[in-house]
Amino acid sequence: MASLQSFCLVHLSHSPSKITPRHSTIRITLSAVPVIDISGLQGPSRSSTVNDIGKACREKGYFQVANHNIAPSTLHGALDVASAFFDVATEEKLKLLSDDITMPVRFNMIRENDMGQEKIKRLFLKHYAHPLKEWIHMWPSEPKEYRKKIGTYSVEVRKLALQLMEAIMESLGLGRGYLKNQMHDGLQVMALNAYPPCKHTNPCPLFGIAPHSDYSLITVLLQSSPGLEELDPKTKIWELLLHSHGSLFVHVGNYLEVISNGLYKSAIHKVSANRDSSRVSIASLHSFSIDEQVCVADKLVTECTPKGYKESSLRDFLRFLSFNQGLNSQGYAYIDTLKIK
Ligand SMILES: O=C(O)CCC(=O)C(=O)O
Ligand SMILES: [Fe+2]
Repeated sequence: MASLQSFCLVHLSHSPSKITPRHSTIRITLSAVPVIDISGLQGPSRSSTVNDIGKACREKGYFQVANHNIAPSTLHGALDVASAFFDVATEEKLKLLSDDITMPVRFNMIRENDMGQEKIKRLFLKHYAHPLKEWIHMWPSEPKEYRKKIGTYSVEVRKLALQLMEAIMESLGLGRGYLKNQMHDGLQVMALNAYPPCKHTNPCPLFGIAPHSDYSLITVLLQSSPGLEELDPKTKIWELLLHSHGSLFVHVGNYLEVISNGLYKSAIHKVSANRDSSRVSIASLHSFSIDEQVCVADKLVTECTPKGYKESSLRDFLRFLSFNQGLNSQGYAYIDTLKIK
């Protein structure tokens, strides 16, 4: 694991700080985000559940998961301890402060100039989570329950991600075992975010995260309150993902877009801070290992659908990120640089 460790943590997700034309905001709607009852994956209705997952990935790039079997106490425990982490004394958090994207555990704060005053718009903590025993001892020791609660949640959410990836591969007609070993040996990064309240407007677009897609195969997201918005690829309308008790959201990430030859598009999402209260979220990003090349599935390349993406690994992405601030000099996000024109 030494080589991994030396590379370590980049949040496999954030990038664009600038809004490109395809991100143009029209308005926010609360329209229905697909909800998939994944209990259907066990038993006779598997194929219709797989179809539903495929449809959501194709038409939206995001969906909500119901009946995921992760206990409410595990979800609440993770969100509570995440909030508690952001509440611990600043000196304690600053022990983990780093701008170095290769650190296995790092805390940081993103600031924004707000009418001449510097304000914190987001705090985050990112760390590797799989295999747990290799990383957990580096995680914050305060609050005391942090390792136990985030550890329990990481293991559970990874099980869910593996289950979803099998179904997704099946939905692409590649078979549920396709790239299973790569997924089992893959990386999991937990990204915990806290957004202080924003006193201007509700929602407050200045404070949060700018539109971006995730550098993962899939991301599973847990939020303490609403704030996450997804761009509907067809209508170009932002959809606010309403928070319902225990709900988890799934995003198609850049590497799944590549494997699927663009059949499934990366979810473009953003966050606006709330006016009155802080918001906390936990994104679990699932990828292959750092040097694993991800390429378009041969079966999805046909005369009518030629290969649309170059192959690349997470290490290639890290290289891109070390030279570019999310977008390159032509304003392209990493996924755009992989497209074969
Ligand atoms: O806070 C959220 O809901 C989203 C966070 C996010 O997009 C990310 O960590 O990549
Ligand atoms: Fe994200």
